[in-house]
Amino acid sequence: MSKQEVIICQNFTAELSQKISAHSYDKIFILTDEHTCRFCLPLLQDIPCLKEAEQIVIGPEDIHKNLETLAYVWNQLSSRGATRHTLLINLGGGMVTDLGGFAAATFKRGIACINIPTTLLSMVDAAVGGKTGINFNDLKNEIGSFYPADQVLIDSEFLKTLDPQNLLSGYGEMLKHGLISNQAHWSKLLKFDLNHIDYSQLQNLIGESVQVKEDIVEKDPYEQNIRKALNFGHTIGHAFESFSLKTEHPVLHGYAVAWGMVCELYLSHLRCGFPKEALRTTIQFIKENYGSLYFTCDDYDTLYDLMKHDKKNVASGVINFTLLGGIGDIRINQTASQEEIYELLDFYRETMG
Ligand SMILES: NC(=O)c1ccc[n+]([C@@H]2O[C@H](COP(=O)([O-])OP(=O)(O)OC[C@H]3O[C@@H](n4cnc5c(N)ncnc54)[C@H](O)[C@@H]3O)[C@@H](O)[C@H]2O)c1
Ligand SMILES: O=C(O)C(=O)C[C@@H](O)[C@H](O)[C@H](O)COP(=O)(O)O
Ligand SMILES: [Zn+2]
Repeated sequence: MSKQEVIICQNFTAELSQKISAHSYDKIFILTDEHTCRFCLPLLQDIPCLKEAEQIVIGPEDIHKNLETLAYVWNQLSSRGATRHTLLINLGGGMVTDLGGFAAATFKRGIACINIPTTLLSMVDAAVGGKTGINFNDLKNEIGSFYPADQVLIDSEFLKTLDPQNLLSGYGEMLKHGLISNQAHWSKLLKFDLNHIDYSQLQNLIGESVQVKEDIVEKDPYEQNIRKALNFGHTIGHAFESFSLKTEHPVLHGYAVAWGMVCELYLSHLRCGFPKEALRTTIQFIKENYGSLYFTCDDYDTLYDLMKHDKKNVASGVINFTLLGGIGDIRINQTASQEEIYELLDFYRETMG
């Protein structure tokens, strides 16, 4: 996989202009969703090389991360003269960078692409590392590719219009990076004041968080081994998210991951000796900040069926987990029986309910 350049911007306009001019392209398309078109595109208006750029606007959020929207983007590119030498700029959260990244990967077998993440989640996670894709058959990221954007430009200025729920959602992935990295980073995350955001402190934390991901992706870009650490919390988290996508109350990805981490940390405690005190502190932090997902024991079979589609699974019907023996002590390729998984769901409901 080609190396990706991640830039924590000091001067966004100058840095973006410079990166665009380093590409040789015939046309530029900017992909946004309806919200990033309104809130984020104005921050690009003074960039001369974007004056002639074509815009593609799609519906917001995960209900639009689907085949229909992807086909719309392909169609727009095709009918408005994009070639293999066209540059696509994805301006948005993880929904836009995942879908736009996959459009870039597949249009004429691959065109150049720049990600400008505008949510906390996409800055620390989705825009970086090359996983692109769409949801399909009610399953998260069922269709996709590894196709890193050429550049990712991160500027926390975009976060000033983001709502608190989406900020917390991104913080869920940052908590994951804390748990899989080291005690020092983890402690900073627990201390950060989420109710009164200090944006310059946040920018530093974003830099540290994205570095955790970059270091892992560099070692294992195609998720053959250690990259599975980045999927901590997702075996159960994705099941929670897919489950909720089918209801009238879809939950944000980072919330689902936070709740998934509660279950998977408990399994880590049982299986790998993850310390009780760190388990307690983490669950308390998640409960206080994220509340809880409501489900009953009648939903266990549905959730378990969803887990059978996790991409880490090797043998059919055997659910693969990434667990932790302690903060930063990563144990990949752990499995649990159906009975054990139902016990985790019992634990979740008793502790979080
Ligand atoms: N590829 C990966 O490695 C990876 C990693 C983590 C998550 N993801 C995926 O990312 C998606 C979630 O991404 P997300 O949390 O960024 O959600 P999102 O892209 O749906 O954005 C959340 C909401 O915020 C709006 N928004 C975005 N930027 C804004 C801004 N600056 N100001 C105001 N509103 C703004 C969006 O329009 C949307 O309504 C999920 O599909 C998840 O599966 C992918
Ligand atoms: O980059 C990775 O690798 C991750 O697993 C990051 C996750 O936070 C992200 O949600 C990813 O999209 C999950 O991928 P999937 O392969 O489980 O669909
Ligand atoms: Zn995730």
